[in-house]
Amino acid sequence: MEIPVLTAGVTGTKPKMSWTRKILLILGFLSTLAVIALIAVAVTQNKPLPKNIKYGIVLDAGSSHTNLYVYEWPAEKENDTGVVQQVEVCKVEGPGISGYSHATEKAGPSLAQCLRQAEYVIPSKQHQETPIYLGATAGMRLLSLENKNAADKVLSSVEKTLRSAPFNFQGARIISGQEEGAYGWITINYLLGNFKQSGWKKLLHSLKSISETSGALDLGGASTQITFVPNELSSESPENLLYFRLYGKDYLVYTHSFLCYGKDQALQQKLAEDLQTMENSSLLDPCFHQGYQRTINISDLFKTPCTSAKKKQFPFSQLYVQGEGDYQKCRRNVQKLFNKTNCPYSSCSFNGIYLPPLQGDFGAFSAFYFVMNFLNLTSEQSPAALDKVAATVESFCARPWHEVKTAYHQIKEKYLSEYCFSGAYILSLLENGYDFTENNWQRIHFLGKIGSSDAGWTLGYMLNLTNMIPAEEPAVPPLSYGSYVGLMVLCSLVLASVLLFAWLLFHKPKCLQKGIV
Ligand SMILES: O=c1[nH]cnc2c1ncn2[C@@H]1O[C@H](COP(=O)(O)OP(=O)(O)O)[C@@H](O)[C@H]1O
Ligand SMILES: [Ca+2]
Repeated sequence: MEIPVLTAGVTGTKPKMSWTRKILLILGFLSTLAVIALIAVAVTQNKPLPKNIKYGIVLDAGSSHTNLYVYEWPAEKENDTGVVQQVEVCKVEGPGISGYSHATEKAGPSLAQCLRQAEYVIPSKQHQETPIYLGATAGMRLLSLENKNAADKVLSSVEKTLRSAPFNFQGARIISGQEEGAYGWITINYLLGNFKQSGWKKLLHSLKSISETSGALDLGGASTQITFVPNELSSESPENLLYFRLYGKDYLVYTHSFLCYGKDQALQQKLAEDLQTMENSSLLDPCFHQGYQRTINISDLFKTPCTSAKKKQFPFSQLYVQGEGDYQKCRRNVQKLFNKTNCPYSSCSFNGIYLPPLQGDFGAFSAFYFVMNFLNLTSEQSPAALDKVAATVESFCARPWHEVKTAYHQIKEKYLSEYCFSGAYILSLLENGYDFTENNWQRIHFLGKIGSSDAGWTLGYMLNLTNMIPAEEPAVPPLSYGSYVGLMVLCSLVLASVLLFAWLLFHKPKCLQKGIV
């Protein structure tokens, strides 16, 4: 509250304000204005600008089906880690593109509906600048081994369709098993934020000179990949080693892709093996539920390069499979797919392929996740121990088919009928193939999505092809813009108060003198 200063000796007239007080008031008023202006500038400058979003599209042409993914990221933060996220996934109707080997011209048009979906999701003015990639995996690798001409025609058909879409076509090709493993590993570590560490984590890790990444386990229909950073560097099998420099750190990564060991081709292999010792056309199969029946054309079974070596003359043309629902028998049956007899290296997985000792945590995705999720074995809070997992698969396999079919009537019969085999196959691959034990089993984390993005190779593929992962850590200013402005305002306030205080102290304006003395 203001108290008017009365000039001594003058009475009856209007009280006059001294010059010093006037100046003080003006100064006070101006500083208040300055502070308000500073705060206003800080607030408006700090308001988030309208986001400039970029988009990218990747089609994962898998052996069983094609998925189209749309990713988005803020244009200004292109080189940060964890900023790209999946905004759309579209499942292409029908088989994977390798399934069009007898009608190659239909492979491209099969993608049309998902391309329209992408046109709808991405603002039209950005269509032209949006890169679109297609990567084909093991189904096309097999087709190109079996019939190179058909594989080329399928790819041409797909390319024609993608070029006619309004996006920026960047290529349609078969990716190698190594690339598939590596990009899956990049995807999950990018999404888990393992490449760039900040604050305490960084300090801790630089002290221990480690940088933890998660291994990647991908199970498809036609191939499976294992990728991780081993503990010790070894040049025993150079074709399994990859070198990356990401965000200023070096990574030596082990990867291997087993063609024909995806779960669909593994089943074909198993049936082809079973056929070798059969006298008649009916097979009692422990990997299918009791009461389940399936008829398989023998010629279809031996079409794939995964079984062609076992082809011979059979006195029947069809195979009648009858389910037996016996997990233990099924495990013994499946185990035969992993040949552990020859290892030319210090350690192997199977079929004489080098595998260094397992190291760290693993993210297991794609069919590893679909199958384990169906069996309710993916809980992150209480990951099931290996014996519990085996017991769950065992009791699922023991359920009669009519009961399973009624309990899960909403699930596609093709998937449902094979969860028993797939569960046994996954356990066999991990335990017998890669030598996971009850001790390190719980280091496997079954992942479907990380945040909003599916775990899989497509995101890593796009990050790499658009150069979104820099080799060196981008130089980051020590303070964010907001903190910088805030600090400037605070410093100005402190400075202004100090100046004012100093001025008051040395000039001792008359109005204050009485109070001070
Ligand atoms: O919901 C599901 N339940 C069970 N299996 C699934 C489900 N969705 C996809 N799959 C299986 O996942 C696998 C995906 O393999 P993909 O088509 O990617 O082959 P690839 O990676 O070997 O080329 C296939 O075996 C497919 O049947
Ligand atoms: Ca796949």
